[in-house]
Amino acid sequence: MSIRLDHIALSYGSRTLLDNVSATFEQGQLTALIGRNGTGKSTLLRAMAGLGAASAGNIELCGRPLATLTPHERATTVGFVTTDRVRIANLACEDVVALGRAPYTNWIGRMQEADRAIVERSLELVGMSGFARKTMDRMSDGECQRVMIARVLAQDTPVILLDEPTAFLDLPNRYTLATLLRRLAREERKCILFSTHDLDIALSLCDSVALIDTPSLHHLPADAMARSGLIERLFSGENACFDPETRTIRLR
Ligand SMILES: Nc1ncnc2c1ncn2[C@@H]1O[C@H](COP(=O)(O)OP(=O)(O)OP(=O)(O)O)[C@@H](O)[C@H]1O
Repeated sequence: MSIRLDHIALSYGSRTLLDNVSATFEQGQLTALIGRNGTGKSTLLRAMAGLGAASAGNIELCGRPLATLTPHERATTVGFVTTDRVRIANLACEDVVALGRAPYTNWIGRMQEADRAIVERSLELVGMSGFARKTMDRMSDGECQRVMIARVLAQDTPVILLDEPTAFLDLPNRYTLATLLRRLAREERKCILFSTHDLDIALSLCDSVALIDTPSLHHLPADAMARSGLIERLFSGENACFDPETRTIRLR
């Protein structure tokens, strides 16, 4: 397995987000992490990326405790795309994506032919080849987001975590990205976990869905999650409710 959460707890001060959570995420699988606003999706992803500590329990990546990985081992094991609006004004997109190769380049950071080919392919996979020489200060939020996703693809790690990667994307690009992530998980045997508020994408394109039900986490195959009753309970409100038949939100 690629990610193992072993009785973890996450909290800020006296506020507990998750408690006693155990789950495993396998290689070759695409998992959506869902939950209401403020339930801890970003905090959990950051903890799995080694950017924040769990207040209890252990996290293992590819069979090794995350806490024992050196920075270089971590950089070659897990890639993370945050929700931050990253705009590196003076770097061309291909140079931003090339940063993903940093863990593999030699001590002066020189890119080899193979590294360049990976950068090119990563830009191509997210449909941004035409932007290779453009700088990010003249691009839309969605275009920048796709470049940051290309950077994590270039990092070529067995575990990829993405925090709301579809947030700035238009509808066709949301589905294109989720389909690309599913293909990468299956064909390149990666373990990919991303947070999203797109229930439809989570339930129709992902292998499994992890749902934060404070302070628990339910992790089920997507079909089982749709039928579990958990989504109706957590996502239905005064004006809208989840319809498990169509797997969509409808107005009351
Ligand atoms: N650095 C911090 N210090 C204290 N509290 C924080 C910090 N970061 C986040 N929180 C709080 O922790 C809770 C979980 O935040 P988090 O960003 O993980 O939620 P989320 O599920 O990703 O939310 P959203 O769907 O709105 O993006 C929120 O209530 C937030 O206010």
